[in-house]
Amino acid sequence: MPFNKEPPHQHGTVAKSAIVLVNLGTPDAPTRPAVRRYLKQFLLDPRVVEIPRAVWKLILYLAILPFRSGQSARKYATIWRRDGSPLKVYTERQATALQAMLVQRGHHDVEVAMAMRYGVPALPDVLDELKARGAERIVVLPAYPQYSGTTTASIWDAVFDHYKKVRNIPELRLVKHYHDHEGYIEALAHSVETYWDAHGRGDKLVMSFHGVPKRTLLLGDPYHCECHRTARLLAARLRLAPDQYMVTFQSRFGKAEWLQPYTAPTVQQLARAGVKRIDVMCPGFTSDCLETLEEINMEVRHDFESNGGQDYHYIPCLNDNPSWIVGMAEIAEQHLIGWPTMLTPAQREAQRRDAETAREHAIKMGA
Ligand SMILES: C=CC1=C(C)c2cc3[nH]c(cc4nc(cc5[nH]c(cc1n2)c(C)c5CCC(=O)O)C(CCC(=O)O)=C4C)c(C)c3C=C
Ligand SMILES: [Fe+2]
Ligand SMILES: [Fe+2]
Repeated sequence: MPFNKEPPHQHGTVAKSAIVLVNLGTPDAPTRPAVRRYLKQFLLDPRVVEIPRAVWKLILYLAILPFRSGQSARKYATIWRRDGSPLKVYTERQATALQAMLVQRGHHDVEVAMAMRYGVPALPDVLDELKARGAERIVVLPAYPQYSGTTTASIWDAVFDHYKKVRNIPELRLVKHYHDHEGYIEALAHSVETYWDAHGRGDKLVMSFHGVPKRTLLLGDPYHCECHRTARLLAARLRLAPDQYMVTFQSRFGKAEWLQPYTAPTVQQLARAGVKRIDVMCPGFTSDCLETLEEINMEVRHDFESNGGQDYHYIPCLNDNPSWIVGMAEIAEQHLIGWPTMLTPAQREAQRRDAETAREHAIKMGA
């Protein structure tokens, strides 16, 4: 396989560090063609659906894309913002705020970018742009606190696939998870406490995570355990007794069994059992998106209310909450360790001048 041609090697270049915050991706518009394009790329990823390719392609092209594209487009239309898809808007804001927070913490010399696994800005393009701007060290930070083969590993596949074609590969650090990181748990706790201060608190806190097929758990995917660990740590931090919270899994896709208990039937049962008020949060989603704003805040709310529940509260995701930006900076710092990120602009300028002198010298010497 041919490898891409690199620009001529320059002596004395100054290497920069970068962080790329990678989220799942989202359609470009809440329309049928845009959602179809997005679903096709997403659902063709073998990490996401582990069915033999030929069989799956038949099902996808004949049964899923023709129906789901329109259905999902209608759902996206209910949450779409003037500035675009919530997932993208919040991920962009997080990247901008993380950049500013890192500078505030003394890391003047690290660039933060945002990318999507599916759709745009496409991860390979962002990796290329960072490299073109001199990034020789890159931290890949998935927007998923809990590791899953279906999400985190898929980002890694995209990184590895991209660099398979590249001759001069930057130094890489891939963040696997931060489901139990203090900065993440603290940000979650802060968002719940802030919500409770403003709206009072419910009889139960439901922590709803995105589901995955149960088969992946049986095959050794740690996702289920990491969700439960997050929930235990958050409950401990909020001083919740075991009967004051529960863990559920949402967004089931297809007919196979997924991780249980499922969110919607659980909430219906709670309403039927006479629980009057529940607070629902989605700790596994760092940004609000279709699955939280439409499924949890609209569909599941309706399930609760139509089964006799009185008071349904959805606690928003971390989004660009200042405490989460601090948490992200702490996570990023752990993975930047040892890399020179604290150069001030003046120091970087001095380095650049040194590099120029080295380059001129190398040219004189015929190197
Ligand atoms: C088909 C199987 C799916 C698996 C496995 C899966 C895992 C998974 N997904 C997220 C996070 C998100 N998923 C989102 C949307 C979404 N997810 C699936 C399917 C699977 N997800 C579909 C088909 C869709 C598209 C919407 C729809 O048609 O229902 C989103 C929201 C994207 C947005 O644009 O707002 C997120 C975020 C995780 C964390 C995960 C496994 C742990
Ligand atoms: Fe999903
Ligand atoms: Fe488990």
